[in-house]
Amino acid sequence: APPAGASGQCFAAEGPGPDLVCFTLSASSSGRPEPRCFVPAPGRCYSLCVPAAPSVPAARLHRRLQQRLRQEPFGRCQVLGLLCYGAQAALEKGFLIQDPQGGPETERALEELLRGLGELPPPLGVYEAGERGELWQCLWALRGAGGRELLHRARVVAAEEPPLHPAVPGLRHAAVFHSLEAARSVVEQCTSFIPEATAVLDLVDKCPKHSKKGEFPVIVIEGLDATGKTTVTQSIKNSLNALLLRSPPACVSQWRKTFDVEPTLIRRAFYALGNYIVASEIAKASTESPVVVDRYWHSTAAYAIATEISGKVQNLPPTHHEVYQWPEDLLKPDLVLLLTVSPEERIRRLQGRGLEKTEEETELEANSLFRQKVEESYKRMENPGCQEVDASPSREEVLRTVLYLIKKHCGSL
Ligand SMILES: Nc1ncnc2c1ncn2[C@@H]1O[C@H](COP(=O)(O)OP(=O)(O)O)[C@@H](O)[C@H]1O
Ligand SMILES: Nc1ccn([C@H]2C[C@H](O)[C@@H](COP(=O)(O)OP(=O)(O)O)O2)c(=O)n1
Repeated sequence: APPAGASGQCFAAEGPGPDLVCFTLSASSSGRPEPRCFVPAPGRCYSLCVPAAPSVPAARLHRRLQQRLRQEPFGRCQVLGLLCYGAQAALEKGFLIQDPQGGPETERALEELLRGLGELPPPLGVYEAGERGELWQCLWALRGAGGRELLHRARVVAAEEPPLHPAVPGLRHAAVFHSLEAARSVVEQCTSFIPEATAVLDLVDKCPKHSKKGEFPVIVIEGLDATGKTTVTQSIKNSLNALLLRSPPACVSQWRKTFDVEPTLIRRAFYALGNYIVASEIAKASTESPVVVDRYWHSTAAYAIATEISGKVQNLPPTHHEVYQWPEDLLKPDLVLLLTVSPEERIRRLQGRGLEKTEEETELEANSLFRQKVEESYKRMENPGCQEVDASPSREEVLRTVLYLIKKHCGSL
């Protein structure tokens, strides 16, 4: 069955055999606006897809294809993200490649790319015009000695814009982990090619399972970069004699660079495990003093959702969706405050600080849509939800507000 699907453009292919439904997703990273309607042009349009079901090999293959498609000779092509239901009715994820000039070079280069991948390359989708001007998608399996075999031919027809973004149903398995075990098993599959994965797992396994909070309050400060989390958490620490922790914790932060370049599945599993390690630190510390935490699970979930859901804010999973629920096996804080500032003030603060920006932060600036999606996801979090604090006033005033909210919520300290 076709998924509850995408906004932006989508098209469906019908043919002998099961229907094929494809959704092209906007190229959010380039900041280009979402095209409203897209029909693959015959003779100039191709697709490459891997299974969308979360698996470490498929995620890595997807990443490899993405990297190769950014290189020459594909510079002249428009490359869009693609989610589609393939011949076996299994959801697939990949790319739609449109060559504005046409000609055989792009198809040849794609074949070469696939042959260079080694065993079992994904099939090459080629769009062709039929006799009456209709559009077909042909899936070709590449064979030895330059040969290829037609696997499937399906007719492409326009489809209604579906009510839900097609990446929504898979979010809980591909990007937002709701249990230690789910995140752990992904990182475990990486030990053969990421040596640091073993070290992360060792740390996780040393932590007591199902850590319980002590009697002192635990306050989490969330927000986009440069909203003042470091400033506020430091001040809370001084004002309340609290212990300051952050997620990911210091013991794994040296491996962030390694995991940040891995596909979403692996990267988000790493951050998820970081939260479980911090949970055991919180459990211990909160028996002795108040604890303030700079970023925690809400950051992990909000950034993951905003990266996976392309296009506009309306594409986010609806409020009360399961992705916004706190994982049952993760220690819950008493209070979560979400710092928000206007986009202009945030950019002033980022520039004032002058630190090196992460790739994601550069994207944040280039793409205010992404920033809006992170913030909106934060606001939809539940159980515990995030209480919003306007962090635009002076440092002193923001601290006063924050201390007032802590006192109101957590009683005398
Ligand atoms: N209330 C405030 N008013 C003005 N500037 C602030 C305020 N809070 C923080 N800053 C400045 O903004 C920059 C980003 O703050 P920081 O605490 O590092 O944010 P984050 O930890 O959320 O990235 C820093 O240069 C900081 O000194
Ligand atoms: N608990 C956490 C903390 C950060 N992350 C991810 C989310 C974003 O991709 C980055 C943001 O972290 P970054 O270090 O840039 O943020 P700050 O500088 O602390 O504001 O890390 C996470 O997934 N889970």
